[in-house]
Amino acid sequence: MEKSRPHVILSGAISVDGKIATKTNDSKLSSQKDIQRLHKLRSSVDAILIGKNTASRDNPLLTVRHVKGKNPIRIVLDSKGTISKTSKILQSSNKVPTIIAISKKITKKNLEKLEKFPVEIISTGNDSVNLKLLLKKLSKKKIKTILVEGGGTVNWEFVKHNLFDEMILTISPYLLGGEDSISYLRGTGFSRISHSPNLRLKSVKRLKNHLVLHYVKL
Ligand SMILES: NC(=O)C1=CN([C@@H]2O[C@H](COP(=O)(O)OP(=O)(O)OC[C@H]3O[C@@H](n4cnc5c(N)ncnc54)[C@H](OP(=O)(O)O)[C@@H]3O)[C@@H](O)[C@H]2O)C=CC1
Ligand SMILES: Nc1nc(O)c(N)c(N[C@@H]2O[C@H](COP(=O)(O)O)[C@@H](O)[C@H]2O)n1
Repeated sequence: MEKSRPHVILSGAISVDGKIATKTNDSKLSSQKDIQRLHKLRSSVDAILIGKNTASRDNPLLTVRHVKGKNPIRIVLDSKGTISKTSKILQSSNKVPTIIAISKKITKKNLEKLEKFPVEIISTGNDSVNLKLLLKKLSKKKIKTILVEGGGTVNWEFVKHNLFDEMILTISPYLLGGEDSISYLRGTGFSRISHSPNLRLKSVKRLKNHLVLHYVKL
């Protein structure tokens, strides 16, 4: 029987105080060794998923470059289709398979912009992208594993809706502080510790001063 959703792995790098970026959007926390580990992980999954703020602030490529391996499909959650036409993701969409997940909120102009690129457009939800429905549709497309690479809003939605199976988190040796820096999980947060998913620590890998924690959700 087909699984109703793909296997979801949350991935990211945090400072020791749990931040994924400074208020001025400095987010490069991983070391070179850790980036190599990430690229190996990328090459083992079917798709990578990010939110539209990460797409605009980081302007990432989301490819496998630091090790040999295949590029996964790239998925951007972008309800209103605001991703820039000059973004690396759209500009490289003729080389790397790309899905833009939109909702009914998209404007005609933005839809027409997206349709000029060789991307697949999947629409779910009235306001934000409906994650459960999107995952179901991705499952039907034989996408079996997804690496969620942030940012904080997207990470929270996957945790809140219990839509993940594993988490691989690098703790990098920095202290960023500040109310306006970006936390690994944004959103409203849980009101009680008992509402948190239970995690089993599967492994800890030390990369000099960086720690890679691998958790499995119980
Ligand atoms: N250190 C690290 O490992 C990483 C750091 N980062 C950093 O994170 C920051 C960005 O995080 P953040 O601002 O929280 O934004 P996100 O990248 O999480 O994007 C959030 C946006 O995605 C869109 N979206 C559409 N549907 C959904 C849905 N169902 N659930 C959640 N989001 C949805 C929404 O915009 P709309 O309504 O318009 O569709 C939403 O505002 C950047 O500074 C980046 O550098 C990012 C990744 C990794
Ligand atoms: N694991 C991890 N460590 C960091 O320090 C990071 N900043 C990120 N960011 C994620 O990787 C994307 C950049 O990918 P490319 O190098 O452009 O391929 C970025 O957008 C985040 O999703 N991850």
